[in-house]
Amino acid sequence: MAASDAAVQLHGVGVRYGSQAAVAGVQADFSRAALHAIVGPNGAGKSSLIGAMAGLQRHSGRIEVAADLRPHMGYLPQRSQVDRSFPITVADFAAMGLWPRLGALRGMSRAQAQAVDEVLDRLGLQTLQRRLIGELSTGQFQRLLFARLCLQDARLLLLDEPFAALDEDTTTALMALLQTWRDQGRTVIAVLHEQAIVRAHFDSALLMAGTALLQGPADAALAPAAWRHAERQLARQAAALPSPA
Ligand SMILES: Nc1ncnc2c1ncn2[C@@H]1O[C@H](COP(=O)(O)OP(=O)(O)OP(=O)(O)O)[C@@H](O)[C@H]1O
Repeated sequence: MAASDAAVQLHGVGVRYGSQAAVAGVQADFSRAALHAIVGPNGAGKSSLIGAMAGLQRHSGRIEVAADLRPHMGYLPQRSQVDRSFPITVADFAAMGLWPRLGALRGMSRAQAQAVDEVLDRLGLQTLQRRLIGELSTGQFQRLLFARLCLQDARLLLLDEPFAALDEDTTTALMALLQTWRDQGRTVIAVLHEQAIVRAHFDSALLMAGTALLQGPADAALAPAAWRHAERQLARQAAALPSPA
């Protein structure tokens, strides 16, 4: 892939936790204006890798993000990593997506307040604007995380398990949003466990098992033989680890 077509290129990327290598030697290319999935069995290093791409995880090797996209990256953490006890309303939480574009000491402009309204409306949260985030259901909170991302207006979106434990309606609504982002020329890289969704909607998938085993069409990365290979590879890596004292 020509460098100008790539949103992100990974060159020998590794992540360690203490003496344990969670990810090693990952080579991958993610093209622009496409939906890319990162898939693999539990413990394959998917979250570690996307955390490194988001700049939140120390890593070795090189992560090359296209210069024009670098200032416009958005990251959706796993829901379990977000503290929901903080006393902030739905509208204020969503508006946090605007922070990079709010002037110092200035509040939201009328247009920005309207943008918050519109996004909450689009994601079915309009009537919950004044609620505290701790009062939302799992699906409502995930919609809110997406509302914040929409307002951030990111051009490269890194999502860690965006559909985990969601009801079908919410998954369908959020998947439609991802497709809109792609149509707008945005690039999405998402860690996903939902194989049917990856097959139906994603342009490519990267199969992980401690390293990148295969990157290509979703059907290839999710083929039973490829998946079994990934599981065997992970089992071998686990067997090679020193047993705890
Ligand atoms: N903070 C941490 N400290 C120590 N080890 C960790 C930490 N986070 C992850 N690991 C280990 O790194 C390996 C990869 O974990 P990671 O969460 O990246 O995998 P994953 O593919 O996202 O897994 P899952 O699908 O189960 O969420 C696992 O062996 C895990 O136990």
